[in-house]
Amino acid sequence: MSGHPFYKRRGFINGLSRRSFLLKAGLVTTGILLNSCIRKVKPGSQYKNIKGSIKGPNAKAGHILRDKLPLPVPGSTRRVKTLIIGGGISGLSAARWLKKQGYTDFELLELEDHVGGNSHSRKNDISAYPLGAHYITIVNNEDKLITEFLQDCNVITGFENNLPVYNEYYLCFDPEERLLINGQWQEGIVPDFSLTPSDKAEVKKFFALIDAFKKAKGSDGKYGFDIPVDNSSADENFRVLDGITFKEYLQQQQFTSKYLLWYLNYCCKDDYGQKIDKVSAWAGIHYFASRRGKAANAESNAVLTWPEGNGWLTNRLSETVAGHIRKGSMCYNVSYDEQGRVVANIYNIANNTTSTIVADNVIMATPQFVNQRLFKETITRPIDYQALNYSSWFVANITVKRLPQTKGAGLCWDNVAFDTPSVGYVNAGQQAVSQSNEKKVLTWYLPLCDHEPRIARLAAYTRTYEQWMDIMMPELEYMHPRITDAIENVECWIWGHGMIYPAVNYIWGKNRKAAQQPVKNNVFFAHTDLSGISIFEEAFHQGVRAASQLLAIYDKQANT
Ligand SMILES: Cc1cc2nc3c(=O)[nH]c(=O)nc-3n(C[C@H](O)[C@H](O)[C@H](O)COP(=O)(O)OP(=O)(O)OC[C@H]3O[C@@H](n4cnc5c(N)ncnc54)[C@H](O)[C@@H]3O)c2cc1C
Repeated sequence: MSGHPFYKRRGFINGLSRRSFLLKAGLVTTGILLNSCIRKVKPGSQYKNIKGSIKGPNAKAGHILRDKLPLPVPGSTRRVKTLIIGGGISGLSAARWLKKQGYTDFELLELEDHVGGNSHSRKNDISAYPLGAHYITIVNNEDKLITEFLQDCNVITGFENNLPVYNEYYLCFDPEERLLINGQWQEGIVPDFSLTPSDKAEVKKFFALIDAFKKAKGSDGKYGFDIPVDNSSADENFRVLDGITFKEYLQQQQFTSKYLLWYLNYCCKDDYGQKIDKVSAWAGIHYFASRRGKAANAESNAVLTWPEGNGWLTNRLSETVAGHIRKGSMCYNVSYDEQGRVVANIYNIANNTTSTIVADNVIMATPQFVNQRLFKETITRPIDYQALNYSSWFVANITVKRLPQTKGAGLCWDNVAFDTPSVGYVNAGQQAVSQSNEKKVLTWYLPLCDHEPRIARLAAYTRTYEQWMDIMMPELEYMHPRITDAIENVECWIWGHGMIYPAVNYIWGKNRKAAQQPVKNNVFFAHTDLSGISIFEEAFHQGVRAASQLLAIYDKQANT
């Protein structure tokens, strides 16, 4: 192995000065968003027999919001008691919570023709597959709200000795994960094969440290690291870790093993889309120390997954509020009228028409960078929007006729190669009960973290299909020599603002707390960027928190 990440060898930015790149990107953002929805390959390309396209969240909508394109004048106005804007996990969770509390006078607007946001999925003839979020772990036993939801959708089927029994169909089937390292696939992702005793000792020391953090509680009696993050101890002994990067912390602890550091970079990329030098030490430790779930029939940290990834959870949540959802409805402006009611302007994407909704109150389940554009100067909040940082992701769903076999452990659900830019691929069909079909869909994840987020995002929007293949295929060929000939189709998906990442001082800083506060007691906020950690559990709790804030202010009896 060269030791150099593969895609540093090629790529769009190489050969372009930073200035000319930004100029080019500037031109592109006023023209198109993704380079896009079409498959561009040169006539003699080695990928010419591979079908596929580049897609992502609705490009037209992003274009309208960012570039302030002119829209038709609103043709109608209607009244709604409560409006939820955004149908990702947080918006759906807010809607479910309102309904569960007997509050039914609400409507949820989603700009896409599907709900789920980053937890959306698709399917082809071979399998369903995720486009973003693909798993959760068994939940912390104190987390009654998610436990109850998982019971409602039969993920938890009962209790034995006070421990939840998880549905065997949804616990990740064996074998779960493998790592290609020093020429061989080993079982598990923590590097082990051919490590020196001193590397192994460092790995052991790190996990001993994490065990201590898992048990540690602050002077307020709370765990130092918990899910949701807002349940974590505010003890300064833990909080201080938010003020330095994870990399600085690891240096202070004198961790130097390249294998351990690779693993920790991999974990941060996997959960935050960034490496150890970009996320806070508090967040880096939280990844490992916050999960303490115990089950009657599974190990701690066991994975729950579905062929469609968290798209399965999206479907269960949306079923609970089905009659309240309006898709293809993009909010493009939110302001107050003279009576202090909330006025939302809505663009119907399919009909190219606009309308106005006047609501008593609104839950914004949209990311803050979107809210900033929707509020313009009419709704002000004491937060610094620029201090919120989002990671971009490239996800490819690869349909293969067969998977060339290699030395060591066989195909697992999660398959990762040491010292490569991606975080590997998951086998979407792992949970299929019958494994008779040789054809598979592999979901390959690449966090775009080698450049500052804005540059990475603009580069992502301008790459062609062939350029993405040039980035991905060397790594896949390294994992599975001759795989190119076995590939039928590659569906590329770009998440420009895929997820918030917990930069230094974000989780415990003033900004995040301020962003959770309602405006004038009738505009509420729910999105994972208010947690700083983008996982299903946080989105779920952000939804419940915002809905509870609303219910605490408004008499829920008034509209039932
Ligand atoms: C590549 C990737 C992989 C991930 N993997 C995992 C994983 O394995 N497990 C996990 O737990 N989490 C994962 N996540 C994190 C995931 O983001 C969260 O779990 C969760 O789905 C976030 O939900 P949300 O509601 O906060 O945000 P979003 O998913 O961002 O939802 C916001 C919604 O608002 C809509 N919207 C935006 N603007 C408007 C507007 N103007 N009008 C109307 N609607 C609008 C959007 O279309 C979207 O549906 C992953 C994320 C990414 C990007």
